[in-house]
Amino acid sequence: MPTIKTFARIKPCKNAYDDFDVTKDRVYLRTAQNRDYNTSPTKTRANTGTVNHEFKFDTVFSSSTVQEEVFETAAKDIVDHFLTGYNATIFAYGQTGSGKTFTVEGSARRYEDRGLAPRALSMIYKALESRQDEDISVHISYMEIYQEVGYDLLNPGARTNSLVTPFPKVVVVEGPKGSCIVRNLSSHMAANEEVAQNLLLQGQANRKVGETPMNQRSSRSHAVFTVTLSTKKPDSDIVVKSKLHLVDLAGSERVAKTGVSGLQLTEAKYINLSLHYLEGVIIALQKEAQGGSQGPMRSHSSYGTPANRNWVGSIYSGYGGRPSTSDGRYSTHVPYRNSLLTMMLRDSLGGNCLTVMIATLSMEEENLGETISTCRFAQRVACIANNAKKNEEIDDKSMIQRLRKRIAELEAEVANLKALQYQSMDGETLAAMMEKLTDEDKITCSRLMQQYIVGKVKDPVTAGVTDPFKFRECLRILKEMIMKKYAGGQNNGTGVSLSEEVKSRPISNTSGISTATSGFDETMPGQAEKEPSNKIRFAGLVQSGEGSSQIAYLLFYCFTCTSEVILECIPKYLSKS
Ligand SMILES: Nc1ncnc2c1ncn2[C@@H]1O[C@H](COP(=O)(O)OP(=O)(O)OP(=O)(O)O)[C@@H](O)[C@H]1O
Repeated sequence: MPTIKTFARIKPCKNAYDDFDVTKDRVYLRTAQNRDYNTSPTKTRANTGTVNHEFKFDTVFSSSTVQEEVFETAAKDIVDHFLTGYNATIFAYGQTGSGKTFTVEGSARRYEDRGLAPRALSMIYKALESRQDEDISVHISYMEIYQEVGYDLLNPGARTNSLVTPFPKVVVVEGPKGSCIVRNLSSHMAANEEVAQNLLLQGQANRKVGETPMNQRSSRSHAVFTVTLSTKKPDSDIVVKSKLHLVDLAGSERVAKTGVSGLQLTEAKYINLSLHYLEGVIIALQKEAQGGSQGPMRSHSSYGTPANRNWVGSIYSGYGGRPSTSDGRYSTHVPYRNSLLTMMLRDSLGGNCLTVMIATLSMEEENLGETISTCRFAQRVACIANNAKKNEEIDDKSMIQRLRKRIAELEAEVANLKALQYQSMDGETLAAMMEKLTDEDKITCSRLMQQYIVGKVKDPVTAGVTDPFKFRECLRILKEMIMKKYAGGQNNGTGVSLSEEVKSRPISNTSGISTATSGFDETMPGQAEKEPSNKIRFAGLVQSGEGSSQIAYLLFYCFTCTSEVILECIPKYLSKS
């Protein structure tokens, strides 16, 4: 099973710490033992030696790596998977000011500085251009978590606590099979790249930022930009759905070091608390990945060096987390519900998703504590397995439509076959079988024919007249309707009963009708030899609008020979007369 991929990105800085190295996939840091980098990096307790830290990543981006390379290496593959139906998440994690927003969103200063989100959108729409034949929809949503409350960044009114327009806050609840359901978050259809990029910019503009001692434009919230894709190939009942989250987490901040107060302090506390909960989830998932709670796992202090190792870091030490119970065992419970952020990322961490983490690192000496802790966090994340599956769903609507069509085709085929079979029966057998029609059947036929004549039912066969006896009953009803309309009832006005008259007329009397204009001269199955001329005559009669007795005669004649052509002709005739 693939694990979460981790990448490290080193932020360019003027005064970099001089005792670190990076290779293609490793970060090496040498620090003084017992030095407390977390609170006061310049204060050294009794310095008894050096600690060598080694952290492994899928790729380490040096400070000179450009945005394009970061995208190509860390994001392209995952966006490709998203385009084929896999959920994907890219999240940036690191201390405040280390370059998370720069990596995810980019900088507006230069076009080449655009970040992963706008680049991912360009790639998505470019790829979709070559899939014009598919039924495709792209939706965008953008959510912010500020002080543990969810806001819709594409619905900026949501943050104002106005009583006039009280926008509901975004809520995340647990969905089936470990998924999460987000409520009150608007989802915007983005038919083209321009719309999508504008939504991204609009959301970015609405995000909570503020100046802090560490960053002039510090994101004071976590932001989750989501692209949802739904595709369906022509003539397929399968809908493929996937979502891509691009997450710019707010940065951790050592408040004791930065000395912030007031709102900044409150914000920092919320940020640190939610990152702490995120870490709790990562620890639980890492433990799960390593085989569950089989006993206390090794734990060593952040900077302690095991006697038998030269380097610390998870590639050798395995796990550096905390025991969660008094006996030192780890709970198998994954505490997603502790915070909105962990609820939101629930299926991105250890769920049905391909996930990439980008750890942003600051190599200034005063930030070493945070840098090491970010690297350590990344090592844990790297152990988490994701269980990504292609998200395919059956589109019920399209399947029902297709099956209905097929049923109608098959029913018509059965009706034709039955008609062929009954044509060979003698009159008595047929009459006996006709009696099998129930009163309910007859009422149904009558209702159907009424609707058929006024155009409410387009095709009697697909509406249920598949049985040859019902078919004949329908013809009988139609005949009655014509006779009523034309002859004012049972009589054609001459005193002679119409049915008597037509019965006495020979079929050959209806000659002289043009076949060229009939449009109905194709041969009906089973009637090829017997009665092609009757169909032509009938169609011709409809066209020429000849007298009632002729029509009635034909109907009467057709009463014994089932034909869809006749059913097609009668409404035309009725609408003409
Ligand atoms: N790789 C980089 N190349 C050039 N400039 C960078 C790079 N990384 C970060 N910066 C610059 O450093 C500053 C801080 O970066 P950014 O705002 O992205 O940090 P952050 O981690 O998102 O911080 P916070 O958590 O406070 O929001 C910005 O001015 C940004 O343009």
